Amino acid sequence: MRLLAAEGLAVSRGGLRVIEGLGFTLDAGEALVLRGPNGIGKTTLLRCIAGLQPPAAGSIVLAEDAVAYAAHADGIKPALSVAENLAFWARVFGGTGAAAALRAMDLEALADRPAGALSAGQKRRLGLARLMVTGRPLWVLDEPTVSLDAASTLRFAEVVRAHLDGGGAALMATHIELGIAGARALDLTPYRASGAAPARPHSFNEAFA
Ligand SMILES: Nc1ncnc2c1ncn2[C@@H]1O[C@H](COP(=O)(O)OP(=O)(O)OP(=O)(O)O)[C@@H](O)[C@H]1O
Repeated sequence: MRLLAAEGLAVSRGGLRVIEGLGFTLDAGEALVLRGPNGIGKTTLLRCIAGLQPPAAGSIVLAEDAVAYAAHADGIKPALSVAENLAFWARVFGGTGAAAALRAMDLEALADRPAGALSAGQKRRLGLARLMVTGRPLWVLDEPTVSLDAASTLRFAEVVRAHLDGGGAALMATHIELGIAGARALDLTPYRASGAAPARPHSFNEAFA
């Protein structure tokens, strides 16, 4: 089943076109890893797929209610406990599986801890556990393993693998090798926009995009 198709895609950031002429597809069971140097436009592309900003050109076709997005920020509620965070997100998305998510990301011992009192890596584990309770098939992940230690990185790779085996898909930007068998890589370098001409009027304010 096709979850994502991008065609003739161009994306802009801060009024400048960064990527153009990009096309790719992602089906259930597939993982696609975005590669490319700092600043090439990986985050910008993921923001477009997640619906946070429109593409500058081209089309993005998504299965309905498909995307769960994990950005650089973990998106956790600091005053809620770890378990309450997962219960909250499960209710928002109508998903289930909070206990399994706690287990999968090794958070059981921290379940009653206020999320604001977690370490950076623990917060990241909670932010990633959140994906599991969304019930969404297409995980869009921006450098998901930042702050994770080696064991947690391995755990997360297993979680992604299980998600793929269950019919999900993952689109991720990462500078490290996650070791997910069968994952395809897409280097964005050939799609770097040539002109960097302004793609928006000078008055455009990205904060309101
Ligand atoms: N908020 C912003 N306003 C204006 N320009 C931005 C903003 N954020 C990023 N940019 C610029 O947009 C371009 C693409 O940035 P983006 O974050 O998408 O790259 P990236 O490939 O994800 O980089 P990295 O590997 O460093 O995370 C870069 O040239 C960057 O300097």
